Amino acid sequence: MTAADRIIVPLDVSSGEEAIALLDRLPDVGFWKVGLELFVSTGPSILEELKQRQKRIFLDLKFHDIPNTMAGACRGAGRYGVDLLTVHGAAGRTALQRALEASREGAQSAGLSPPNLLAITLLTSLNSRDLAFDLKVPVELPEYALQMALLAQESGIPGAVCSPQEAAGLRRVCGDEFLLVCPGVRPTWAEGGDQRRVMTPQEALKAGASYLVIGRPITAADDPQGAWNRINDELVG
Ligand SMILES: O=C(O)c1cc(=O)[nH]c(=O)n1[C@@H]1O[C@H](COP(=O)(O)O)[C@@H](O)[C@H]1O
Repeated sequence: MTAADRIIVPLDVSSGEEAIALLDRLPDVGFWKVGLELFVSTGPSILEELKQRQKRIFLDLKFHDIPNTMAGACRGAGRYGVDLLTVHGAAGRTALQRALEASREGAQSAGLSPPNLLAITLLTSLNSRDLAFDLKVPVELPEYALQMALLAQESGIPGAVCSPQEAAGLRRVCGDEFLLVCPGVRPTWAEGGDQRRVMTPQEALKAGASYLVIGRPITAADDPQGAWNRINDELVG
């Protein structure tokens, strides 16, 4: 797999037209993420567009609900034929197990491969202070992220979303096969925005990330293709 194959770019726009404009501007991107903003606007039609272009798809709907509702949503999403699908680890063991089973049933009923489920450990927009003082979680942040990843792994879920800052620790404990998808990635020349736990693309891959999610440094750049090239050059160089 080349470095470019390990970068997922989010289509964080609010309409199908804007999404298609971005797809046209970045023809070399092979793996796209559809998140809440776009999916609420377009529904599954954007997934068909991506499939027609033979792109890989990360459907990032971050389900977080009771087990029965998680199962229903994952059964439906399993029928879309996407590569990756997110749920929140904090939904708990039963919800994660039911989500996994249902995503497989949904895929099977449509004659498709099931998505790889990923559990969100702790959003990269939160820092230790938020965890301790606002969420009142009385464990250190790296330990919390690790426990969420282990809960997912014990539930049969094949991967997690974590910040690159926790990637090395999770890789060590969860093993080589566990998928680690890392947002919160910022080249030295890009702005952090609302991300709190960041690393550069090189550092994130070195720490053990399987995939990097890099959005605004590319999509909000004056020249998105130039930013994509620069990130790839820095990764191979
Ligand atoms: O699940 C995600 O992809 C996700 C989890 C997380 O903890 N943090 C996070 O930023 N994301 C997503 O990753 C993308 C990051 O975008 P940029 O901050 O623009 O690079 C956004 O689409 C977020 O929704």
